[in-house]
Amino acid sequence: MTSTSLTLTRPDDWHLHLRDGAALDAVIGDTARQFARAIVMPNLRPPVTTTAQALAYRERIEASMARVGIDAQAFTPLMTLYLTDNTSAEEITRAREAGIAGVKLYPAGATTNSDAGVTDLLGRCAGALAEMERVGMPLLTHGEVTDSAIDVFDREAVFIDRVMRPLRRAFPALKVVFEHITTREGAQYVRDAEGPVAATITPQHLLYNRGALFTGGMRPHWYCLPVLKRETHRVALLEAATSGSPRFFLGTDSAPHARHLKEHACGCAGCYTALHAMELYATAFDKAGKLDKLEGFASHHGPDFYGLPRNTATLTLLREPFQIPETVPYGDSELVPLAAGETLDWRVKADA
Ligand SMILES: NC(=O)N[C@@H](CC(=O)O)C(=O)O
Ligand SMILES: [Zn+2]
Ligand SMILES: [Zn+2]
Repeated sequence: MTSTSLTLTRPDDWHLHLRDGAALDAVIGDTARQFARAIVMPNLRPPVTTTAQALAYRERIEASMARVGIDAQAFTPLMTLYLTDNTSAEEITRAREAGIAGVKLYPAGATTNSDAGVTDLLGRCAGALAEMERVGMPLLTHGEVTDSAIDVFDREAVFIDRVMRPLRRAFPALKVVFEHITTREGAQYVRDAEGPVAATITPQHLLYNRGALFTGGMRPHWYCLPVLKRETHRVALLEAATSGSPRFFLGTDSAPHARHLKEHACGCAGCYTALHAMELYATAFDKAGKLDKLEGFASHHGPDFYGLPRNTATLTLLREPFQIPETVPYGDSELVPLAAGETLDWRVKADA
């Protein structure tokens, strides 16, 4: 029997870009409609590198919520710091005391707004990493090397050998989230590694392979980093996400960029998925015949890894066609959501 509705513990998004200012006002409602909490990425310009900046950013998010009419009780932003070569152990101590949820590693130059990122992780950040390990502060990694000699499709696999393994040998008790994994190698590493390691997986990497970038022409709205991979990798990620392993959990990596900056000679990396995140994930899990595994992935494994309580509220999905809008407003511009115009099999039921 196929069910027509599915009620879950309210999910959280463990990897989200909310941006700032008018852009923040445009997107925050989409996330708050589905998720109780989200890990907010710190790659603003300039990046959020200190506890004081993260707390100020949280206030701007809360002010935005008030402006657009989101109840402060309904959604909690979990803040992160952007790790740099100069992040001190004292900054980590302050962050921990202030309730900052994680520290993000961007290898310098790896992705959108990452030029302030780390140039030599074990060389420059050992003090900060040791303090993170001591206080239980998770390190969230954009797991790609930036070496131009390494093919863009291989940068995640090479990161495992060049960065992840040495990092985890040096700091075996450090909690690490391998963000937005995109490969079989990433999934196998996280599944089998010893110690506190987990991974987030985006909806686009569960639903699409790299063919989506080129179907009928070059399609910039399918471009994100790490880039979509071969079908064999998509299958491995779907298997990991639906396996029931507590090491894999939901992180949309929703990364809004104005339409004209995506449809550009040098288009920005990032897919807008906050609008229809749970519709996308439910469609992916349903296609795999694993809807029963969605709640663990979306609502249980993340808080368990971060050491936070699970949510008590719920979210209901209905098996009804959901046509993804062609565009949504974004300040003075607009966004093209991932898979715009396509129809998904599930939609989120509006709150009563
Ligand atoms: N995922 C992306 O393609 N882009 C993200 C950055 C990131 O998560 O790497 C962004 O901030 O636009
Ligand atoms: Zn990233
Ligand atoms: Zn991201």
